[in-house]
Amino acid sequence: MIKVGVLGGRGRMGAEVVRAVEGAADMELVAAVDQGESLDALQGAEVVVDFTHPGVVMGNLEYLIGHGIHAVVGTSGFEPERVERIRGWQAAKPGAKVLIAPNFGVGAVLMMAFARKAAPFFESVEVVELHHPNKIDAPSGTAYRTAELIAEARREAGCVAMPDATTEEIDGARGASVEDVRIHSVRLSGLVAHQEVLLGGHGEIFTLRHDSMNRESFMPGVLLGVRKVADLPDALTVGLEPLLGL
Ligand SMILES: NC(=O)C1=CN([C@@H]2O[C@H](COP(=O)(O)OP(=O)(O)OC[C@H]3O[C@@H](n4cnc5c(N)ncnc54)[C@H](OP(=O)(O)O)[C@@H]3O)[C@@H](O)[C@H]2O)C=CC1
Ligand SMILES: O=C(O)C1=N[C@H](C(=O)O)C[C@H](O)C1
Repeated sequence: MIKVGVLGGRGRMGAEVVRAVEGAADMELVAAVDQGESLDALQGAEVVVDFTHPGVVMGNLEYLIGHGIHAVVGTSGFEPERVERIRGWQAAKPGAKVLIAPNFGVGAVLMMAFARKAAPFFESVEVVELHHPNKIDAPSGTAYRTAELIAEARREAGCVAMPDATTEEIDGARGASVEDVRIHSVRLSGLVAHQEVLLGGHGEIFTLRHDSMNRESFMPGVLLGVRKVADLPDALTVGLEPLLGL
């Protein structure tokens, strides 16, 4: 039995994780901790799943690494500087493995992989992410990661800058830019989590689209992470890709 703790257990995702862990034959839920509650309740856990808030997740990780507890992290907000800080904590106190997945949906991971593969073949690539209006951050962690992967692929392939003659009449009209890849964030009642990657070339458009219809859709990926995190070869893994053999 894997002893599992959940951080953010009363949240939209955390509550779903609690249900999934309770339903897994090889896992035991030892603690679910929410805002204002002590992290010490997690000390009996071998693996802790974090779906909290970009503003608190780094403090949570520092605690878990300090106590040798493996972490499976779905919380968004992991720009490169944060990743480096986590590596520093792990170097100072080796033992705890950390898996950070911007998206635990298998289809979303495949969308990112296909976007990376396709990006060098098109002149223009832009990302449109669409979410429920209670989402507290923009752009989504998935869109940020997708843009990083697109930029990396285009850099490696020696692509030239994307064509764009536009002057913004209103700030933000062209969306946000991550390494020159544009991200547009839609917040709309009725949505859960969705993303399109638009790739444009000479007389053709290639569109990749992924839709999470509910939060249960993330659970196979989360449970896979819980089962595998302790045996991952690296102290820190970003993305579910290696766990899916991608
Ligand atoms: N990787 C993935 O596949 C997915 C990632 N996410 C990400 O997960 C995160 C959470 O999303 P969601 O569940 O919708 O958000 P919610 O706001 O519904 O849940 C967050 C929960 O964390 C709690 N919380 C806040 N601070 C702390 C703290 N210091 N310690 C413990 N718990 C705390 C909140 O409590 P309170 O309400 O009292 O503040 C709340 O219960 C976001 O960053 C989102 O982008 C979401 C879906 C999928
Ligand atoms: O807040 C959400 O809902 C989601 N957050 C993650 C993100 O920021 O990419 C994953 C998914 O898009 C749902």
